[in-house]
Amino acid sequence: KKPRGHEFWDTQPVPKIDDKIVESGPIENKTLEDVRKEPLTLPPAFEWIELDCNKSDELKEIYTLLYENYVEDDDNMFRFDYSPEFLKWALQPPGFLKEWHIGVRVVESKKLVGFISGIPATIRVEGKPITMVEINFLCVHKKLREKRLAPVLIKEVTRRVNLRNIWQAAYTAGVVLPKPVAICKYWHRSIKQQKLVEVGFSALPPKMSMASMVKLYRINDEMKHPLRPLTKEDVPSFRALLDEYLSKYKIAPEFATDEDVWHWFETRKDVITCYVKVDETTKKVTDAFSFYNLPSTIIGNAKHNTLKAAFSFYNVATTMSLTELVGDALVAAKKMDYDVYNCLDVFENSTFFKDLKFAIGDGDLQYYLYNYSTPTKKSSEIGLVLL
Ligand SMILES: CCCCCCCCCCCCCC(=O)CSCCNC(=O)CCNC(=O)[C@H](O)C(C)(C)COP(=O)(O)OP(=O)(O)OC[C@H]1O[C@@H](n2cnc3c(N)ncnc32)[C@H](O)[C@@H]1OP(=O)(O)O
Ligand SMILES: CN(C)Cc1n[nH]c2ccc(-c3ccc(F)cc3OCCn3ccnc3)cc12
Repeated sequence: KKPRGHEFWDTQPVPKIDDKIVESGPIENKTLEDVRKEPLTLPPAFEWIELDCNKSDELKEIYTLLYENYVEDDDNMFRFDYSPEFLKWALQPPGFLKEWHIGVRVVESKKLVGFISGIPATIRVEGKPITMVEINFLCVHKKLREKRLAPVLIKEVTRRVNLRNIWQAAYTAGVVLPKPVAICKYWHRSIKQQKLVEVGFSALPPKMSMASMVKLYRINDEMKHPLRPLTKEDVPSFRALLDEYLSKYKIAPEFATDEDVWHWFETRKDVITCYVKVDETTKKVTDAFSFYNLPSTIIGNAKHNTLKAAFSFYNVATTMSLTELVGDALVAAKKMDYDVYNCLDVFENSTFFKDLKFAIGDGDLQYYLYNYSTPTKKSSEIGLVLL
């Protein structure tokens, strides 16, 4: 059978699919002299553009391209619907560069037909902090698929990142490419069971009535623990708690400053929710849950247009079990009218799936590192969540 060649990826500093990796480190070492000074060449009908997320019309252009053309599930029933406010949050962390918010426009119509983004991040790999970029929101308009535009977008963002003397990246994808550093599963916890059945997200088991299925997934109205939204005063102790907790994972971010932590965890309506428990005496954060709001368009359903999904972000439990902490996150999600709570099997998440009645999803999420080889990790060794 034809060996599955990767015309583009086989030219990149990433391990080959069947490489056995024993040690960790960069795959190639280049210097600024090696980096191409001018942008990659696009087909004549197209031009490069930098999107400015501070301009609502340009932010809206990114939103619309993704709303119509971004990731769908394998059965094309749902498509992610990242909101403009969410994209601004995701694309403008401390230290972001507008030059890494790269679009492709049609010269004639000025229509945005392609996008790719990078944001700065310090990622610890087996304890070693590495300055990287996180690559996300790669998208080519449906009408321009399979014309090799993606490799051009990837090479261009690589070039611009290299010009800033950064040589590694982290990214995730639902597709298998050379070469996953980890392959993770996603799990779902029903909140609005009836709606999930109506939209075909979940199925009513044979011989079970809707009433008993709704009862099975019932969630309390009150939390078990006194958790409340993170405040600015909580940030120093929350950062210490987070960095301590994340340092035990083989791949995890390092939140270098209080500003970073406040950006990523300040509660933003309809974007990100973070609740903490603070010790009365020490005034320090001891436990925290967080989840982000990522709805999906329900493609072609008569009764419902949107699936309201909460995605587990970073959770730390020290005075309670992770199961009780996430149990309270489900209470918060229910109160905020979510339909479903989604979770990867990263961190120690697989310890609560059964007790909290999660059901396994139908696909994988692959984690990747660019220009950095390291032995394959188990999901439970991953302490990184990309949006
Ligand atoms: C040091 C800094 C380094 C920074 C850069 C680091 C690397 C960052 C890498 C990016 C990380 C993004 C992470 C991220 O955003 C999260 S993953 C979500 C990606 N976006 C979507 O799935 C949206 C819907 N799909 C599309 O828009 C298109 O199908 C895309 C644009 C995905 C591919 O457009 P297309 O019209 O369908 O295809 P061609 O243009 O003809 O190109 C075909 C080539 O593209 C390879 N391909 C397909 N999907 C890919 C994917 N998700 N990552 C990487 N490569 C992907 C494919 O294997 C093939 O290469 P090969 O022939 O070698 O196999
Ligand atoms: C991570 N970030 C890069 C977005 C992204 N890209 N590709 C993906 C493939 C799966 C998941 C995912 C991650 C966690 C989860 F609980 C469910 C998921 O997808 C369900 C299937 N689906 C896809 C679209 N609508 C529904 C995210 C992504």
